[in-house]
Amino acid sequence: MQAVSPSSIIHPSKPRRLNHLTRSAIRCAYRHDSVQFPNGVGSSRADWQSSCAILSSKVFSQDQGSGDNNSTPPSNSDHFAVSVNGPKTSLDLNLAPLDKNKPQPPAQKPLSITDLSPAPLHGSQLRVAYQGVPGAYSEAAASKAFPNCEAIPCDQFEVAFQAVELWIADRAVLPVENSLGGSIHRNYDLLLRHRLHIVGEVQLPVHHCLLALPGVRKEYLSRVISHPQALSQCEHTLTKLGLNVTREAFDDTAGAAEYIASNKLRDTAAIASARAAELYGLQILADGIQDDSSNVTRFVMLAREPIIPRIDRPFKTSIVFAHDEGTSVLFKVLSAFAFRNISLTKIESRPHRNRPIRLVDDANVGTAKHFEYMFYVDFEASMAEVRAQNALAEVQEFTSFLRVLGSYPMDMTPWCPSRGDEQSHM
Ligand SMILES: O=C(O)C(=O)C[C@]1(C(=O)O)C=C[C@@H](O)C=C1
Repeated sequence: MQAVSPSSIIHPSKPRRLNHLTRSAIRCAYRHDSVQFPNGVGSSRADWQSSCAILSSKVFSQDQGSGDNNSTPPSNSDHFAVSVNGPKTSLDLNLAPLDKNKPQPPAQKPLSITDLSPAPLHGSQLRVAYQGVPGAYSEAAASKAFPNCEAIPCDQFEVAFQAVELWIADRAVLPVENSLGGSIHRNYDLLLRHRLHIVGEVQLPVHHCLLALPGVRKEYLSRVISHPQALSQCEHTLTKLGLNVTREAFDDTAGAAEYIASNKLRDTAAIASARAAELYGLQILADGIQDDSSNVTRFVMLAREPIIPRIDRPFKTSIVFAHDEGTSVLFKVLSAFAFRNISLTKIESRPHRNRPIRLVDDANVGTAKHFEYMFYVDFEASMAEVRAQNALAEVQEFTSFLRVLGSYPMDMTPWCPSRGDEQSHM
């Protein structure tokens, strides 16, 4: 049976809201028992997509909670890609091209769940969804990843995924890890729930500023608001600055700046970018307040279609896997890469969504409760390389579920720290 790319199903000319018949048809299309790479993945897009789809087959049955052939209606908790599409509303994205030199109007409202009407606006510019409002680091990452793109603000990570799935955006750029704050777990979970492909990565030096209304002094502050990642990246510096403030989480850094400006809060400062200060008319009270001057956030670029992996430049591949018998498989999986001299750049574990706990009864001593995980691994090789194909074929033997999230060029841009690589608190 010909494997079907999930993205070919979510197409503007076809109904976007999946009913359960559609879901069962997709499930049949995905039913493959094993993955083999006898002669490599192949060079055509069709070959590569087939391979991705085959590797995806097990997550599909896992998403559905069973491996049976019956079509089961989605449950309320089922976050299948397009089933959470909100009511049809008229959508006015009021989009302006991202131009770093030109201040964007602060009034640009991020997309919310209810804005996700399946009526994409089509233009020639690449539309790139990001989480946050103009001035957010994610917006800067979108423009670094896709210069001259039309950046589409979204109020949640999940909305950015859906914007791509519903053809409102062509790509999404989302943070997955920061050198100080660690992984952005929400996006790891969403990568598994949705069917987008990682087509690239971009590493953005993150240079934080403390922003307040003009005329406000540090001594007046009783509160600092920002994205939790930004708060954690500046934790020690905030303490060193001697501020007597509470710290409060906000959806995104630039949104925190906008909130202060629109509510004229004189007792509150935001941690955000210098661009956010410019956009929302705030002054910079302290500059370069991240705890480490080489603070970097890694973002992934997501698309409906995978890219064809190549070998003419450094590639990275991201996979996620699980095994029915818990962590015992981890060593075997990692050794499949080690034996082939493939370096791993990242390992992340997340709770297994369908089966977070495994009970093991021992009549003599009681019941052990083992936590179950999904493992995410990034490795430095392209899926066009035979050693990577062989490693995955071996991993497939040890795992009950394996999905390739993407094989994509590594961000090899020379280290170019943000303005204040040398810290410059005022
Ligand atoms: O709030 C923003 O400006 C974002 O783009 C989000 C985000 C994140 O999620 O980690 C991105 C980069 C920085 O690490 C801080 C926050």
